[in-house]
Amino acid sequence: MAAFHAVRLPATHLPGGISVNQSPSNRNPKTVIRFGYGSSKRNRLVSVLASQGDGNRNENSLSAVEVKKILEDSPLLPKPLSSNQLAETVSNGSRVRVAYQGVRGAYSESAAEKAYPNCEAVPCEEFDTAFEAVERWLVDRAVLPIENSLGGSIHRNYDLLLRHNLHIVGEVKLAVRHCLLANHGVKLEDLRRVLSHPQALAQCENTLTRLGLVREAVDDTAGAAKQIAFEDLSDAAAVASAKAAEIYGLNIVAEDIQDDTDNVTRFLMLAREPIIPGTNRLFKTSIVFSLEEGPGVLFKALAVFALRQINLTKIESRPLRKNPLRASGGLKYFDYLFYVDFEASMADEVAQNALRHLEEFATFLRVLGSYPVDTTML
Ligand SMILES: O=C(O)C(=O)Cc1ccccc1
Repeated sequence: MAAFHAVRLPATHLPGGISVNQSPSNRNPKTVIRFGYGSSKRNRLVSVLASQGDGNRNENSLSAVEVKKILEDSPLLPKPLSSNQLAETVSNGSRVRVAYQGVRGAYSESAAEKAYPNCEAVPCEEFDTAFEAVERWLVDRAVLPIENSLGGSIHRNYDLLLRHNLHIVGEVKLAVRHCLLANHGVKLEDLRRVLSHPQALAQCENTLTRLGLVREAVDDTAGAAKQIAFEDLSDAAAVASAKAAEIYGLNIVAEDIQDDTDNVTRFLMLAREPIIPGTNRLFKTSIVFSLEEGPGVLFKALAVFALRQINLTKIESRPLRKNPLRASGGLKYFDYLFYVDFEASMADEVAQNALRHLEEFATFLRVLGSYPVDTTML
């Protein structure tokens, strides 16, 4: 990734995040450049109107070409990595680089910073891109939201775990506090629709229904905030973090809009190599396996843990994507993968014996990782 340098603008311009709305807003046929303060003066915006269309240029106005140049050069909002850019990024070798899906202000970015304080969080357009960035040594880790206390498991991310050969080396739990963000001057009664990640929309079901807002799912919460700001929308809001409000210069119309105050999302940290599991602290092991069809087979599989007093913290069944349907005796059966998390380290003999036992009758078994439990109290 190219080294980022501060954009030097004429003295009349102020430091801070830059967001540029290139398409004339429906309220004002001009290009609006917003300077969101990076400082504590959150949400204070200085808008510089660049003349467009009427041809008049004042001392602050910028031509469309200059606006495009600012947009292309603005390093304060690093553009998410796309898969074809992967070949161009190189690690600067100093800080842990952690790839996440989304843009600056996404909860995944906050999870990366909680797991690896002072890391270099690298935004990626797709989850697959984040995984590939790790596999191709462009970053050191990837962070992946895997489940939420309200919305349950993020199923497609379980499938991702199997599609890539990365190892789970840690977990982090993040208290997610959703805000309703809109452009300054937009009131609650002006809103008709709301944009956000499907998980965020699901976690705020009651509030959004009470407000009568039409849901529009996008790739990530911060991306929704960025879209609201860049398109200068006056009828739409985003469900995103307070951090996203600051980055994109949006107003927080409502705070803590999730249906349950205890809204926690669990993220996994992924690496090219597994960590060496220890027994010096509470560990968790995540596995995935498949079984032959038959009465009591799943009971047998779970018994290998129960008989050894190993506590399971999660079991998730997913269709076996390769051959989900199996014909047998004129009937068709769904074949399943089972994802199980249990509270033991692979350094523990009891865990090793349990997996050796499971291996005797599982048709497929893979250890996704054995890693420390995040015991932070939220
Ligand atoms: O979209 C984001 O900000 C993410 O990081 C994914 C997500 C969405 C909702 C809750 C937690 C994580």
